[in-house]
Amino acid sequence: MDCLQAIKWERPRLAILNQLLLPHRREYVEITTCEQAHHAIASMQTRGAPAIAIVAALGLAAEVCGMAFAGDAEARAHIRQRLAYLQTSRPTAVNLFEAAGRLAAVVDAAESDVAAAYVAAAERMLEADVADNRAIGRWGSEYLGALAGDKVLTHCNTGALATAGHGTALGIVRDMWRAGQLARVFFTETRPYNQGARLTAFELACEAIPATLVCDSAVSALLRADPAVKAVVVGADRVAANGDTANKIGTYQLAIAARFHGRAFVVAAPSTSIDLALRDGAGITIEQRAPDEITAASGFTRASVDAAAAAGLVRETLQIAPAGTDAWNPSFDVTPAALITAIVTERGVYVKAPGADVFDLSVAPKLAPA
Ligand SMILES: CSC[C@H]1O[C@H](OP(=O)(O)O)[C@H](O)[C@@H]1O
Repeated sequence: MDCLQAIKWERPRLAILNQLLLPHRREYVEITTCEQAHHAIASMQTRGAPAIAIVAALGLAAEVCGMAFAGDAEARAHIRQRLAYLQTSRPTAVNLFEAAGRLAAVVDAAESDVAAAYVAAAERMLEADVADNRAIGRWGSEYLGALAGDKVLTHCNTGALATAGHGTALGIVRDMWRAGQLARVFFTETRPYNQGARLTAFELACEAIPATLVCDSAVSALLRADPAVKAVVVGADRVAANGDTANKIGTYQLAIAARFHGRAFVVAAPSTSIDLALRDGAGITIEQRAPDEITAASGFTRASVDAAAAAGLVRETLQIAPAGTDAWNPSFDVTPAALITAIVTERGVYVKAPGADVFDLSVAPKLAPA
């Protein structure tokens, strides 16, 4: 669906949907340089672990398409230097770092026309991500369907706006809905950036999937009130080798709530989100973002803005907490593997050995294609 295409690539042109303006306005931003790609990622015009990697890779491809190199050595040096620069945009999602390593290996291995080899490899990331997400959707809907899950809850935005298309956790929701398995999906607002209230609401409305928005603070009450919410399904930014998972802030407490209420807690992520170099989640860098993302309103209602405008108080309405209020704003948290029921990847579904508190993601998933 075009309304959900976060990334548009027609060599050599890259355009991204500016997600800071959603759902109020759909506007594409053209990216022609690595500086523009870096800004788009760091400012969260584009966001989502797979999308960050793809926009970085294609931003460099757009830049390279506009350059004339003296030779392959110059092209190789430029590409490696720019990949290093792009990796400074956001620290937590591993996909960007994994992609940069793979793309650097491509240019190192290219014996001629290094720039063209890089562009082709960056382009392949688009199709590969959609294929991964469709496989995750199939595996996840099959796994969650077995739980007789007629309602699920999801957090943040893990759909077409966070990837090259279809999505990870929200891709599972899409497939469950299309298979007739799902009566309703609950989704959290996901303060402070409001990925849920702004982006997931936009995606689910676009496909007319029955959905209900809840405050982040209402999830425990919802799970107690509605036993039909059989599972919580979320995305991931970085999964350590033992299954500890970094994801949007608030995920950890959803896992605690799911465990307390005896519901499945399922992580959905492509293999490119798994960091086997990390033994556990203790080593995951958690991005700290600006306090004013919390102290100011990022999503406001027309009624509140109209009332504020009439009273000449727009700034005050948009400024929730008093100016200068200190705020702690980690953008992610780490959910221990012990609280995770299953990890759904494009290769299949990982579950823990009986009695184990951790996964072994270094091997093929237990529930994998025959
Ligand atoms: C499909 S990965 C989506 C993942 O990324 C989000 O973080 P952000 O919006 O800050 O990039 C969130 O952690 C999602 O689970």
